[in-house]
Amino acid sequence: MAMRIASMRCLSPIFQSVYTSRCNVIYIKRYVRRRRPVSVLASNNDPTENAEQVANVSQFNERLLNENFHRSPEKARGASESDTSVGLKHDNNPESVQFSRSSREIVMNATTLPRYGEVDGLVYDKSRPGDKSLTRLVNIARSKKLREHQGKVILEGGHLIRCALDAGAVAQNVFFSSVKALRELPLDNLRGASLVKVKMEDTKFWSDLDTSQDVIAIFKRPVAAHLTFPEEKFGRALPFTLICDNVRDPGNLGAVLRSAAAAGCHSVLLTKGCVDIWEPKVLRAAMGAHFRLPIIPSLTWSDIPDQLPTTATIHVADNCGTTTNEDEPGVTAQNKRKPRDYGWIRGHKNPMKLHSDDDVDSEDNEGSRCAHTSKSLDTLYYHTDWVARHTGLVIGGETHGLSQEALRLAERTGGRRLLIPMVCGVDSLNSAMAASILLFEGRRQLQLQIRGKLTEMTAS
Ligand SMILES: C[S@@+](CC[C@H](N)C(=O)[O-])C[C@H]1O[C@@H](n2cnc3c(N)ncnc32)[C@H](O)[C@@H]1O
Repeated sequence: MAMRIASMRCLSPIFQSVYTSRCNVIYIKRYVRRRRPVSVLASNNDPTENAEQVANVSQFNERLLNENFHRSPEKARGASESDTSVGLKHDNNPESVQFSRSSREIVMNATTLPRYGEVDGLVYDKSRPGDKSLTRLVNIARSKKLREHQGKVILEGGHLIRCALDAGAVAQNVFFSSVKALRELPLDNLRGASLVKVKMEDTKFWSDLDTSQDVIAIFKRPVAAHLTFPEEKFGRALPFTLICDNVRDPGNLGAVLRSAAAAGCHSVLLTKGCVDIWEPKVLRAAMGAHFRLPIIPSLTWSDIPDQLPTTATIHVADNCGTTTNEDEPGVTAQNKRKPRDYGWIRGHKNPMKLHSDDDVDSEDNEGSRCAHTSKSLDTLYYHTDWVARHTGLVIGGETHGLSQEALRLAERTGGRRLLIPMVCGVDSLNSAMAASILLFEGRRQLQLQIRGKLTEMTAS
């Protein structure tokens, strides 16, 4: 590599590149002439370094280089050549020696510097506390805009990072505070990553967690289609897909994903309005769910049917604004307070009214009809049978509840409104709570169905 540079400042990134690409020997030649452009000639037989790696390297080399340049100012002033030349030599590249014709030569054997370490054949860098370049990198990965545009996500903690690596996600930079923490990761999956050992106090600074993690990593933004979720490890997924309709709160979305993974769902689909699944709070609340089942974000309502089998039935979780009281002693389904007692009810952007004659408490069909716009959907208590061959369940967002598109999709696929009855005066449950109740009820029903089929098969 050869280049011409205008100032000494520009040398530092070059040395950082050399450092990141693990050159063993660095030759520096200096011919200084003041107020003149400086040229640099560099040779590097490993062109793998990239901007991220460069940014990731500590400023140690830069400091060392500057110190060496300023050690002998008189000599520097007296130098007669018009250029500065730098030769960067890898051990196996004798050709680069040609660049070392100089009045002054500094040879640094990088492997002898105390800022390198090695674990099972992996070389890592040691950072100085408060290293700005590392902090900057972490901040970049934390910004939503850069997460999306540069395709990076940040994962904190050995458990989450291990889950990500096992699923096939690609780590780019790993910062760890102890060699033990690094060893606990699947090292074979880290061969392409830049590894930096940091001081414990630095991880506290980078992490928003109360208890700081001993390892933090920047990953290429994972895509569900490129991850693996082996059946041997996680068990066979149920034919059950959760659809999040504008769930905007990161804590709620994380909890919903965690429940979907725990209930053994096949997948989770998210509409465009949902919060970014790689937001740190979502990751934290989801406890590794991102790497246990496919999560497909940013879908429009017209994309959603393509992500489901054609036979799928989509139900909607709907508080319907109803208020029933199951807990009152002696209260039967027939004499509970009826939704109509509360007049117009909420639950959608558009108000709707329950049909009065076959309301939710009617025993013979255990369902009611909630009218919305011109069409209607049956409403079922969540504990009645509602699972199908492949079941989809839509959970509404915190502010607006279910969208009209969700209701239309349920109608088209023969779905229902599923209601978790609540005591008088309570409008709705938190979306993550409602999702959990319905997911585990769905799981129970699906397992019963599967067991029933198995018994039938063994009997015949
Ligand atoms: C906090 S609620 C939405 C409240 C919203 N302000 C409204 O009026 O619809 C979020 C979502 O959780 C689900 N949910 C909440 N309570 C429920 C219940 N009792 N039965 C069924 N689903 C419920 C629904 O999908 C709802 O859209």
